[in-house]
Amino acid sequence: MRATMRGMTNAIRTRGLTKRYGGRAVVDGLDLDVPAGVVAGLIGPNGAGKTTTLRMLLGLVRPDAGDGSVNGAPLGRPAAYLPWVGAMIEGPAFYPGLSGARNLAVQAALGGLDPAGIPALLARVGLTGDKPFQRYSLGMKQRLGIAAALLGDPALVILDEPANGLDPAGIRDMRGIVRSINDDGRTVLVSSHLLSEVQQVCDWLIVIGDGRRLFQGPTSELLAGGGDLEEHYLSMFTATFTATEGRSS
Ligand SMILES: Nc1ncnc2c1ncn2[C@@H]1O[C@H](COP(=O)(O)OP(=O)(O)OP(=O)(O)O)[C@@H](O)[C@H]1O
Repeated sequence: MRATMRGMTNAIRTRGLTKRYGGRAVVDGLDLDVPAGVVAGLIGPNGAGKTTTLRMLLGLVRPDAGDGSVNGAPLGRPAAYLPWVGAMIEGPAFYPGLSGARNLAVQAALGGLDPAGIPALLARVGLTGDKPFQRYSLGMKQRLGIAAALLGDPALVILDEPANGLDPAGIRDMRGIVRSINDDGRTVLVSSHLLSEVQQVCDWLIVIGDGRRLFQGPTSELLAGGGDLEEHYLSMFTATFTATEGRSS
């Protein structure tokens, strides 16, 4: 966690953020406050609304209600903040016949970004060689996705399940990469189902279920009474499901 967590504005703030599909609120009145400088973990069951929330923050999905800000600029004007946001969401897309370096060069050219830092970016995510993207392993694809997210030197980095499907060594490497991004002074918001990873890496937690916020705050606050994140997480959802069953019976 960076010193910027103390007394600075939020990197992300939302109030009443809502998205409905087919009349159902999949994100339902979400109030988020992610302090600048933290690694924030967004966790919740399948279908809880994590990706939809991230897509709204990135201007990819228009909220049906609510407002907020990203890096101090209004959520309703993504063009004002997206130059300072890097993201990897739902499987990065790259040209299959080009190497990682060439892919990043193309992205830099398209985005009007300086390509000078590309070799250093590839080194920091641990990508070497000039294999074409189509021959990359899943772990290599995720690494390249993160390098691409860092191309524009963003203040905020949003990663949707970056360790999904990786082997244990890949998961450990991803942990190091996320920490190093934060050590640079960047705020990171990462969604994940890997609770032990989240517990190790994230100093801020957001737990959502059915589109609603169940917890938000420092990881240390949730864990203060003892137990690990998995226990706390499962007990939140056991309580929710028991209440739901109680209502329907
Ligand atoms: N474009 C869409 N049209 C209709 N329904 C959608 C759309 N996008 C998402 N949904 C629905 O919204 C709900 C939340 O989806 P979302 O992908 O945000 O969940 P998630 O928490 O990211 O889940 P997972 O952990 O499985 O990735 C799901 O029920 C999903 O089917």
